[in-house]
Amino acid sequence: MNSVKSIAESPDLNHIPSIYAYSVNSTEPPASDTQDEIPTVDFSLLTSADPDLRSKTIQELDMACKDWGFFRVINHGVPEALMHMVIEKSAEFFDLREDEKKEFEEKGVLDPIRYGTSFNSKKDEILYWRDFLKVIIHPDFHYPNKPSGFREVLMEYSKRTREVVKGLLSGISTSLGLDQSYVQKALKLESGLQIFAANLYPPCPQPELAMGLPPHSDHGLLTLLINNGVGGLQIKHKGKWVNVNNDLPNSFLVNIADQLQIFSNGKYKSVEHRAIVNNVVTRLSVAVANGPSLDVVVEPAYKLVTEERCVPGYIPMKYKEYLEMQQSNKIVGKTCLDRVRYEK
Ligand SMILES: O=C(O)CCC(=O)C(=O)O
Ligand SMILES: [Fe+2]
Repeated sequence: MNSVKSIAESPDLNHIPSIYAYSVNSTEPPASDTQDEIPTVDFSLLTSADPDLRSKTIQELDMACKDWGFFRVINHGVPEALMHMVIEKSAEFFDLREDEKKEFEEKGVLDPIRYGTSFNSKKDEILYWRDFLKVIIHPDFHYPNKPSGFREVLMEYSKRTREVVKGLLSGISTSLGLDQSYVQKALKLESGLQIFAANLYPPCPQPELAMGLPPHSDHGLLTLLINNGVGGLQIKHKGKWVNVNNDLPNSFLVNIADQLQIFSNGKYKSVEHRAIVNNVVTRLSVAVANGPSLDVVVEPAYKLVTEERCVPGYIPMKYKEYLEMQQSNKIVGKTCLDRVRYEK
């Protein structure tokens, strides 16, 4: 494999290899800066002893999930130093020599440790300007044995982020009108799949011609994102691409993913997002994808479709099958979700 990092570091690189040339849909207006603010959820208030404050926060969470599908989470309890270490250790991983990283090169989509490039390099017709490391960190914990200290950081980050996800999903359970632990039980979160993904976007000599990550939605329930302070993420909001600013340090950017759209019967929608590149600095992001247990058949929550007397909009499918379908196909936006949607 040819990493983007090694291409970007080649001397006198002043244009990208043609396989990286991405054609943007020319009918689409360019991304704009958001007029409205991405909503912020104060995690500590979700468990406040004051019932009014708690229900107000759950209402805010509900609005954030409905209107945006993307929100920032503050006061989440994950130490800032740990978040910095995660970025630092991920950068150290990409800084290993190519022959050291080769040991982790991807083989199959459910390989516990996968170092790779682009999005799905076996299917992509053009390549994307990013290298990645994906590690399954729950229910079984895996870790690359390099760089030193990565194991401890990953293990602690897995534990701490799962606490945040558990709290958010209890809130979401309530905001959907279900018992607080409904989502957790129905989707067997105790053995839920958690994937750590570090994305590296080296400086690109022709950033307007390349793309870091194509428009996609994530496959799980909730994704927790952090980065090294360099912007580049864009999300689709009300049909338009908007830039996400990095103006709230020590927060997580959380997004709704496909399995939550299915489970909520479309009440909460997974959101398309993409990553653009720049010609100045390396951008590094870390996404932690949190999903149901791999063996759970995911479908619209029974209680939602019966009590609200609505028709289920999605075909039941085992999460493992959904994941394999998503990871082994060429992705265009949210086409995987369309495959489990009942014809309307
Ligand atoms: O780089 C980013 O900010 C987004 C990463 C992402 O969307 C992903 O890993 O699924
Ligand atoms: Fe994503």
